[in-house]
Amino acid sequence: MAIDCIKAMPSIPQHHPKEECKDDQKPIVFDARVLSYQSSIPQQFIWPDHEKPNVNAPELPVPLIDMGGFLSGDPVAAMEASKLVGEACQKHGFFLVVNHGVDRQLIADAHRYMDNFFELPLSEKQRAQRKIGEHCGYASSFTGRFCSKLPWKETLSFSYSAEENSAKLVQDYFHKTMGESFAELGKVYQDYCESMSTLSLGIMELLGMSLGVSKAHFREFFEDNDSIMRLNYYPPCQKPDLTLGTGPHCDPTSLTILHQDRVGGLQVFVDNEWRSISPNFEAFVVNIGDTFMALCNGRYKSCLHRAVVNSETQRKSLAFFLSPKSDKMVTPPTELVDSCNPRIYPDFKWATLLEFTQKHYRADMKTLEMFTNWLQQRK
Ligand SMILES: C=C1C[C@]23C[C@H]1CC[C@H]2[C@]1(C)CCC[C@@](C)(C(=O)O)[C@H]1[C@@H]3C(=O)O
Ligand SMILES: O=C(O)CCC(=O)C(=O)O
Ligand SMILES: [Fe+2]
Repeated sequence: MAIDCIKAMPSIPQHHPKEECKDDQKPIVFDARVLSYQSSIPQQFIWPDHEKPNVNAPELPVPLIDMGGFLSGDPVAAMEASKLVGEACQKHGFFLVVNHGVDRQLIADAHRYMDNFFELPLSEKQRAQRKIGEHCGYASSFTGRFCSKLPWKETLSFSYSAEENSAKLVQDYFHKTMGESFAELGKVYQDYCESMSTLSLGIMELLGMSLGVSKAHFREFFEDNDSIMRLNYYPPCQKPDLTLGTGPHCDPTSLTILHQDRVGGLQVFVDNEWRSISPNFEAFVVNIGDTFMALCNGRYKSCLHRAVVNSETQRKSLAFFLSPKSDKMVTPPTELVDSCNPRIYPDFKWATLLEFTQKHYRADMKTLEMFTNWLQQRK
């Protein structure tokens, strides 16, 4: 059984405020061009022994769920797909989807434009620099946010809104921050996010069916989602056994649709050991996050995962983090609460959990528990 994010916790102290960096740990700027070739790894990027990776973790066989029949409206195929989704979510919260309806050329363009962006000189990328406390923008190495256990990655995150009358938020973001020459890149990611939102709503139907809730319940909850798109770029690292591309965590969001390139590096903690999820360019990796765990009253668990790096080549992943409209109350449907299944988490708004991860707490394997403590302390 996967180590789910709640049971995995040691006895939890009250939530710790964000770690403050000591004066002598002045933030360094993470320039991939430079650090990738250095064999001496700055101390801030070296993880403690108990968290150092096994870069050759055994592969986890994950079900490949064919969505073709479901997407073409076949009710029998829909039932079969929702059964497979439910089984995977009972086991470890991860599954792969194929015949997902996302245009192959769009995926290829999204990867190609990632190369274009991350290969820019650092000064160019810093035109989209993420601001403290905000989740959008370019971040290299997170030196401004954390002072130890820094992830070996650069990221570019931006918001997507599925709301009917919302403008082309993604396209406008790139035009505003990077200028006219990024119009085509902005269009590709606008189209990519729209296809991710459509795929997410289909998966929400399957999740609703697998939980014995109406097909429409979760779909309607996320119809006007306010989601986060994140591009992860992991430069090569000369000591991949000392560092982590992304540290162990459960996604605080609702559903993650991840596209890995062909390099591989995603690992999931299942049955008390780290297992790798092999890359499959035809598939998306899907996992539920903390907010969906609260929405389904803990029936399915948000699962612990991380990303390792390698010394040979860079690795890229595109993660679409489905999230509800910020002011919507996250509360489970009545069908999932009864005397045998009492409420596990308090009602909350996604905006509050997002603020907690951006300003007060580094998302890890116990975010939801620490968030619950923090909410109660605020009362
Ligand atoms: C709401 C979010 C916070 C993070 C990006 C999205 C969903 C995943 C979160 C994250 C990746 C979990 C691991 C730690 C983190 C700091 C990171 O490595 O990037 C998290 C993201 C974040 O806070 O920026
Ligand atoms: O890059 C990966 O494979 C995983 C990234 C991840 O878990 C995240 O960004 O939340
Ligand atoms: Fe994640």
